[in-house]
Amino acid sequence: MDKIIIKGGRRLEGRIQISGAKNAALTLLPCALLTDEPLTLRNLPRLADVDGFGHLMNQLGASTMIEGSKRDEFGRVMTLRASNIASTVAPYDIVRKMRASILVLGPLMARAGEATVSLPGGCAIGNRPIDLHLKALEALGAEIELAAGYVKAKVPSGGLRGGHVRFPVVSVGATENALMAAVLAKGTTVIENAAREPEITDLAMCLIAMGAKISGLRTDTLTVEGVDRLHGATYAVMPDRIEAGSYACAAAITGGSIELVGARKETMTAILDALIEAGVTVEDVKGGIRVTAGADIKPLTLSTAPFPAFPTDMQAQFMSMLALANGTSLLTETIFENRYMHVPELSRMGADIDVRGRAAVVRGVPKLHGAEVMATDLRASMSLILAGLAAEGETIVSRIYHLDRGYERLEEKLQAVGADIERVSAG
Ligand SMILES: CC(=O)N[C@H]1[C@@H](OP(=O)(O)OP(=O)(O)OC[C@H]2O[C@@H](n3ccc(=O)[nH]c3=O)[C@H](O)[C@@H]2O)O[C@H](CO)[C@@H](O)[C@@H]1O
Ligand SMILES: C=C(OP(=O)(O)O)C(=O)O
Repeated sequence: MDKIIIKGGRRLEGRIQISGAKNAALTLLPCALLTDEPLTLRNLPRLADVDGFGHLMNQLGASTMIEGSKRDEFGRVMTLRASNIASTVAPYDIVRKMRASILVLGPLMARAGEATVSLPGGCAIGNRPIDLHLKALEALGAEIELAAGYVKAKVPSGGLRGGHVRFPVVSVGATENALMAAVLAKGTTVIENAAREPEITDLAMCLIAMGAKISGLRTDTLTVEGVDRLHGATYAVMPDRIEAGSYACAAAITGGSIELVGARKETMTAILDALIEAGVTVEDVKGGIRVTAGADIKPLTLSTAPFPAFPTDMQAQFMSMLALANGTSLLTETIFENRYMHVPELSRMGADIDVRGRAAVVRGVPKLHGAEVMATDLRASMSLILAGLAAEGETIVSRIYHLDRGYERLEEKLQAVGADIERVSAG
């Protein structure tokens, strides 16, 4: 298994191109199931999850064609075409590796009238149930049963019909499934307490480009007028706000200055506000944002919550940065019950962190030191990379397949701004 070796202590300076957003790509890909015409997605990141989703789309009968982009170019172009739906089954083997596979449920039901999708189960960060996805689809008329670890969903003759969905808890995935199902339902659907993450807006804009009628974008109430059919479209995936935020932390933690090329400020307000409060300078530059570390890192009190608040997907990276702050920070994780798996690993590098339930007290230390550490999930892995970049000596991060799910060409991007980082094959 591959490992990443970092020799820490270098100040990072330069430009990093921000890739297309993983979490937008994973909800835009299944949109291709909603039409028999081609859907072309531009700016798709080269990630294991995107490849995995493409494979799932192939199993369901969609063709996927990647335009001949050069290895050194960012942003692949993929044209997907589901002329027919060959299968309505998303098997355990695929869903288990990539939870976002659950996002084929809504589109399959809308287009094919049925779907059998493996229950994703929990993962390292928490239980991650899908009850809200199922309730939303039931509100549109779906009949759902759970059997042998699978969701078996059927649409009554006459198809899905518009309905009223009110989520008791904000869920990104359930909002996405509800939206993708509602666009082809008969009549009007109102989705209340919808997630407002920028990736939801990206999904809605792609569906609109395909002929869907959706209003209320960027608000917590989405109204969908069902249409009889959708058509093909070309759509560019939004830049990855979590990747951009992660590299902003890399600048802050190494005392450096990085231009995040292509980053969209309006999708990252809470992240940038927190960085500014920590003493980082954030400037608008043409086509992106420049972040420059302050003289020291100031401690923060931060709580994760749905957009527009501070994202859970940035909690681990901020924790590494705050481990070196000039004082004590308090982080509260309100979204996932088990998202502190990086804490014992950071502690092995000299961080002083106490977890009490959903809260973590991070007492800043003057230095971290290199160690052998193990990645446990995607953002936890990035927090270890960040700690390694700042630490004295050598850090070896193993189980880095998690990183390949969400960070395109991580070593290359960090090397370009002066990091001493390499991937080694451990046989
Ligand atoms: C591929 C993708 O876009 N993943 C993102 C998505 O995950 P995902 O869509 O899985 O996360 P959700 O927004 O659904 O989860 C939010 C909360 O709702 C709960 N919940 C969710 C669904 C459900 O049916 N029942 C239920 O109780 C979850 O356990 C969690 O506590 O949003 C998360 C929250 O911003 C991010 O961390 C993930 O990176
Ligand atoms: C938790 C994440 O992703 P996923 O929902 O795909 O597991 C993430 O992107 O941090």
